[in-house]
Formats: sequence, C-alpha cells, structure tokens
Amino acid sequence: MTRYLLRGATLPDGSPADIVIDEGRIVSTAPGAASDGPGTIVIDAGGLVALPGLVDLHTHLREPGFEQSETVLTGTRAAAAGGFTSVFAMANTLPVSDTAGVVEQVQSLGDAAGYATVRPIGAVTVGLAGERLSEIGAMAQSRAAVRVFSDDGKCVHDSLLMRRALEYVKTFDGVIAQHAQDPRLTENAQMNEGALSSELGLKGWPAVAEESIIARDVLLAEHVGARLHVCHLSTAGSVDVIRWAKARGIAVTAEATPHHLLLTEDLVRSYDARYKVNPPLRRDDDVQALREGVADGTIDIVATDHAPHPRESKESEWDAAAFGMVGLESALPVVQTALVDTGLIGWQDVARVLSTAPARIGRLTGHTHSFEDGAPANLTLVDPSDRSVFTLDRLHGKSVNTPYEGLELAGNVRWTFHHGFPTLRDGVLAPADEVAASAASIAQHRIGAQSHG
Ligand SMILES: NC(=O)N[C@@H](CC(=O)O)C(=O)O
Ligand SMILES: [Zn+2]
Ligand SMILES: [Zn+2]
Repeated sequence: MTRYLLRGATLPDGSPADIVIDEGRIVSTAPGAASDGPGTIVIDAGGLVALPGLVDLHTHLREPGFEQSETVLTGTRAAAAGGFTSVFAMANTLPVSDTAGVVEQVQSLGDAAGYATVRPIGAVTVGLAGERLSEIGAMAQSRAAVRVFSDDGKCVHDSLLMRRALEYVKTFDGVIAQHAQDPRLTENAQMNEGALSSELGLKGWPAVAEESIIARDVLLAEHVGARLHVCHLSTAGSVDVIRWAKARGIAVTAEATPHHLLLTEDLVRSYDARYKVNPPLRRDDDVQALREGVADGTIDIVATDHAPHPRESKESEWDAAAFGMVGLESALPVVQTALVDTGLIGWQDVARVLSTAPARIGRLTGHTHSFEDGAPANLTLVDPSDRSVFTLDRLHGKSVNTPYEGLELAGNVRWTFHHGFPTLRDGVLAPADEVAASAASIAQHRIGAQSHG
C-alpha cells in the first residue's frame, strides 16, 4: 500500500500536524517529524482541517429495489465525495431490509464497492408495516452484525411493538432509531402546519405529531432501560423534550439534518418540490433551537438523511411529489455555514457530531475515529476557506434532488481516506475499479477488527 504524507494539516483542536499514513494506518501526526521516504506521496494540506472520517447514521442507499434512484455504489461515491468513510444504510429498500439475507446483501455490496464502510440498518417491523417485529436477533447475529434498527420513512407507532423492540435490542446493546411521526396527526400532510400552510393551501403537519411520539418513546426507553435514537429532529419542542429526557438520565440520543439546520418553510412558497421533505422544513425559531441543541449537546449528531429520488418524482406538482433530499456532498459545507461560521461550534465539535458520536451510537467497530498512532486511516481533509455556489456537478449519486443548488456555502471537502486509501483526491473521486481493487483489503480490516470486539 502506498505511503502518504499530509503535510501542514490542522487537527480539529487547532494543532498543526504532518499526518503519515502507511499500510492503511496513521503512523504519526507530529509536525516536522515525518520524512519523505521513497515512494511516499506528499500532499500539501496547508490550510486544510483534518477531520476523522465522517460517519452518517442515516443514509438511504435505495438498493435493493430502487436502483433508479441510487445504488450502494453510487451512494457511497457520493459519501466519499462528501468526506464520509462510513454510512448506515436505511432499511426502506425493496425487499425491505428486515431479514439477515437482505442486510448481508447490502453489506456485501458495500464491501465490493469500497468507497465507504456500509453498515446496514435493520427494519424494526416486517415490511415496515408496523404489525410484527422483524427477525431482529437474526440480523444482529448475522455477518452484518446489525446494531441499529429503524422503520425510517414510517414511525413505529404501536406502543407495545415499540416497547418489545426496545426490550429486544437491549439484550445486545442495539438501538432503535425512531422516525417520530404520529400517522393520524399527519395524514396527507404536505408541509409544516401554521400560517403559511393555510396561506398556501397545503395540508399542515403539526409539531406535536413529532413531539408527542418523542415524549412517549423517551418514557418507554426509560421504562425498558434501553437505548433510543431519534431521527431528524425538526422542532424547538422536540429539542426541549430531548433536553428534559437527558436531564432525567434517559439513554436517548438525537440527530438533526443539515437541511433542518439551514432552511425554513418559506422556501415552500415556490411550490418547488426540491423543498419537500419528511419531516418538513419548519420556522426560523425551530432552526435556531436546533442549532442551539447541537451547540449544547442536546442533539448528539448531524445525519444527512440522504434521500435520493428520480427527477420525475420531484417534477410533479407539490402534493404528488416525493419527500426527501440528497445530502451527502453538501453536509459538511452546510454544517460549516450554519454552525461553525456562526460561532456556535468549533471543529472539535464538528468531529464529534459528524464522526465520533454517530460511530458510537451505531456501535461501529473496526473503524476508529482518532488521530492516534496506529489508528486505521479514516479521515477527511476540508478546506474551510472555500466559499462557493453549490452546483449540481458537486453531486456524485444518481439523483440530483438537492435544495442547495445556487446557494453559496462555506467549506469544501478535498480529500477522503478510507482505511488508508484515497477515495477522494483533491476533489476528484478515485476510479471505481481502483477502489474496488482495494476493497478486499478494506473488508479484511473490518472483519479482523470485528472479531476483536
Ligand atoms: N426524509 C424523507 O423525506 N424521505 C425519506 C424517508 C425518511 O427519512 O423519513 C426517504 O426514504 O425518501
Ligand atoms: Zn425519516
Ligand atoms: Zn430517512
């Protein structure tokens, strides 16, 4: 394997570093200490911030079943372009990822592609139908070793099923990731409920539909003593409920998406379905509350909810259009724009909310996120001085349903290393055949690490 020297990088804590990568691992980070042996590729990392490889706990890769929107290969190319080295693949595929067979298939596709570590999420209920628990134990014990279970796209609404699911995952330290949406309160809902939804004549989606499920679930998690993760918080009230639950010592974690940290419902005035997403874009005071929630640690992570949809699903009229936005390539720029450049968080917090905390919540093994000598080299180099208008050529997945086209965002990902292999090189994706050729050794790393716990 090639040896790399990333010269003049800045670590998240602000300290300078010359990062040497060899045999897929970080050999040293001490400035000046690195000598360029023959065959070392030297990268000028001056002005670039080195972050541990980003980890997305909430990605829709769409394979199997919806390959016209995305595949494991194209979605992980988008991930690498966005600085991600691991993604957790949501279960709303076709067939649904509710059996050991499907989660192992998703994991194998990720291993073969090689652009990022793919960790499948298992469905909580069979077919996401909300009626019977899926084979949670078999998925946990499978080669995919699933630790995160979610019916995302749908809420696990039945209280007894939710209780049983929490009891089940508790036995192996798993977590239920809840899409908190009361189905009865949101029937045919199209956007945030309020003055604007009345004005636009679109059926509203009240904040309480999210907050009431979160309140119930934190109490269930407390009762069972199990871990609960709440997907895509979107309202100020949700942040309050999570803050209350954490103060009470409940084992709950929460995520916010980049789009809910930057965009508001006012965009819906355009009736442009690029802005149609579940949960809906909310008001400015919600955005502010979410930002404060990330800054004070109430919200543990930022997760993309990368949700690719084909053009025809987004070009129809608002009511008929699909919910969802792509988000892997824009995540880091939006986080810098909304949280870092506003002075709310620093780069160490970015490393936490986009890498170490999601890795911990998902019990990601064999993929450490530190700059310690000997750690697997999963890292990304970001240019924080970049200011550029977001364009569709920044996207590398199959779908282009981004809300950021034409917006100026701060920060850009330049390099991504996945287990020592550069998947993104000064902004250019490595060719698929080269990445696939390195994939066997990457899989080897992971299997070795998993068997050690
Ligand atoms: N976020 C969305 O608007 N859509 C997601 C489902 C989901 O995350 O709930 C999708 O799968 O398209
Ligand atoms: Zn969801
Ligand atoms: Zn989702």
